[in-house]
Amino acid sequence: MVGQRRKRIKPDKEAEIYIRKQEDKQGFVVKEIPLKGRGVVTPEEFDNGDFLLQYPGKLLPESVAEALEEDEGHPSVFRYFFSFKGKTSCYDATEETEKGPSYGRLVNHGEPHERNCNMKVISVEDVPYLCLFASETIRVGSELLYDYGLPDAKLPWKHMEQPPSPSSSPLDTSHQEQPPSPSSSPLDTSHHEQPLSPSSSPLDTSHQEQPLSPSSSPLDTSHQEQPPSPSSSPLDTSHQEQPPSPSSSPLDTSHQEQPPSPSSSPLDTSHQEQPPSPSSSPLDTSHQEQPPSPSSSPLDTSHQEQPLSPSSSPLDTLSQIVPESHYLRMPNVSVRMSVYLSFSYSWLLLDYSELWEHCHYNVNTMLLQKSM
Ligand SMILES: C[S@@+](CC[C@H](N)C(=O)[O-])C[C@H]1O[C@@H](n2cnc3c(N)ncnc32)[C@H](O)[C@@H]1O
Repeated sequence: MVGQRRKRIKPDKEAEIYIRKQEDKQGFVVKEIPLKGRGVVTPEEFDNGDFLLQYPGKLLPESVAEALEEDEGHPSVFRYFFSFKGKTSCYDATEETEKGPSYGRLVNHGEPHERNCNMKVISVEDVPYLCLFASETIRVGSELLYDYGLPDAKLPWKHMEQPPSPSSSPLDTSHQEQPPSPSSSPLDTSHHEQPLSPSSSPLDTSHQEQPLSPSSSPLDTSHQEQPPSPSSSPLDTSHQEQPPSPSSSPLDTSHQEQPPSPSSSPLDTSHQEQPPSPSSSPLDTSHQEQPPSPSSSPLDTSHQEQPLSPSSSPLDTLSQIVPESHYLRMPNVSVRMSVYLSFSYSWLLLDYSELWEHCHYNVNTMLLQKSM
């Protein structure tokens, strides 16, 4: 386990043990670090000078490593150049290997004030190996950071425009919700171009395109074209204010010809959806000829425009038999009767009986006068 032997074994010796085993120390944690991709976090406290991890990869002569970078057209931060016995060589950890040490290649670069470890060459059987050692006391949960030894011009992320970094602690596990970047190429700057915050991904535009509620579809303009009038109410009979004009075309739609239903509301569009009734055919004008219905409003005087048939009212008979002075009173009586008819049948009966009595009286009087 990490640190179990560190009090008994010198750091260089401990490093050699792990180099020979080609294993990582147990317990280190790989985490996604905002704006950096993966990073390595310590599971326990380390003292200054403690061995931490081996930097893995293929040992290449400087010339070979430079040729590779020339071919690729750019330097790789996964290639670490070093001098050993006056000779420059390179560990190339560009390829991620399944076996052997691997945490060392995931340790990020730190600014001078951030660094807590450094790279040292450990010679085992005269072969150079690279290992990370603590350069200060490292607390539990700290991200390991060291100097890549490259000028800023060769650090790719330094040339990227980065959004303001949210303050993050290595123990902040919010970044664990982000999947590790699939590519860990040093020049793969996808994690820079696509910040880890889900809400800030350039491809995530969900905060800009809201669902339209069924009622807010851009294509659904019904609510815009026909906004409910502020005065709208179930009693709003505005559609009654526009009766079919006398000159209405026979092609007028049925809902214009149909009288408004008592239950109609401004929002009730059933009259639009209902097929025309047989009596509402554009050619059927019977509704214009029909007498007012019994339920017509008492104030509806349209029935007055239609002549009464001779037998339709006793007034006609009266007008023929009563004297002129009495006849002149008839229109008043007629109006009264019309109103009474609308309001109450009982009133009508009373009025009729009164009228007939009056009529009887006048006829008798006339007969008496004639006989005298
Ligand atoms: C050796 S790798 C380190 C592991 C890497 N973070 C990963 O997820 O694979 C070097 C790469 O890590 C990123 N990186 C390392 N240090 C960084 C830092 N201080 N700031 C931003 N990115 C960093 C860069 O993308 C760089 O190309």
